[in-house]
Amino acid sequence: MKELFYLAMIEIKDKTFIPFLDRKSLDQRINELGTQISKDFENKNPVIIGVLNGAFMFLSDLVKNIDIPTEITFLKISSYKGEKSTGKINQLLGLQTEIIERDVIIVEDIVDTGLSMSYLLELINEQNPKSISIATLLHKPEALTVDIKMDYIGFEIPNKFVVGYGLDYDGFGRNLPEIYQLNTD
Ligand SMILES: O=P(O)(O)OC[C@H]1O[C@H](OP(=O)(O)OP(=O)(O)O)[C@H](O)[C@@H]1O
Ligand SMILES: Nc1nc2[nH]cnc2c(=O)[nH]1
Repeated sequence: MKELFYLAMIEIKDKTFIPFLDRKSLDQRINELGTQISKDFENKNPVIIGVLNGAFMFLSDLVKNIDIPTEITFLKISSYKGEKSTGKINQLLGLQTEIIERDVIIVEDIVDTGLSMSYLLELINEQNPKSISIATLLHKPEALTVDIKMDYIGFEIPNKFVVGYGLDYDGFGRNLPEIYQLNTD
């Protein structure tokens, strides 16, 4: 007999969240993205830059689906307080890998207003890489305030705050294996 599991609404601090993207959808899409990246970067040995904190889970699953030689490194920025962007990006950990003349893939959990990605592009571009590509698990087209071309997008989602699978609300919820959306009802 086939067993069915239903995800329930959850509470984090003062807010409730409803199930939004389940494991099966995440695994399937991340597998597709990894396969595509492996094809596009064959013989290129790209440097993958994971953006902490939020991207740690996506990056970890994505690279397991990439079957070409890659280097993996991280940097850390932050701009959100609760569920709102402060608009001010802080760099908390710099890049430790040489990327001059290298093909770089930035891996993010989400591109929302685009302010963080725009900051990252400037920062990385200063180090003269050969190319920069962007892979983001989530993107909110309605929230984007700057012109950014994304190469690999997992899911385009509505303009509602989400948590889980690396994404936090006030520091909590990152460990949830699936993604939940703020309940606004
Ligand atoms: O497109 P934007 O509106 O700039 O939002 C996207 C950024 O917000 C989140 O980071 P956050 O600042 O919350 O830090 P975190 O990754 O440590 O959670 C996320 O990881 C992106 O970096
Ligand atoms: N947790 C979380 N962080 C974000 N950073 C930008 N948008 C979001 C979002 O919807 N959820």
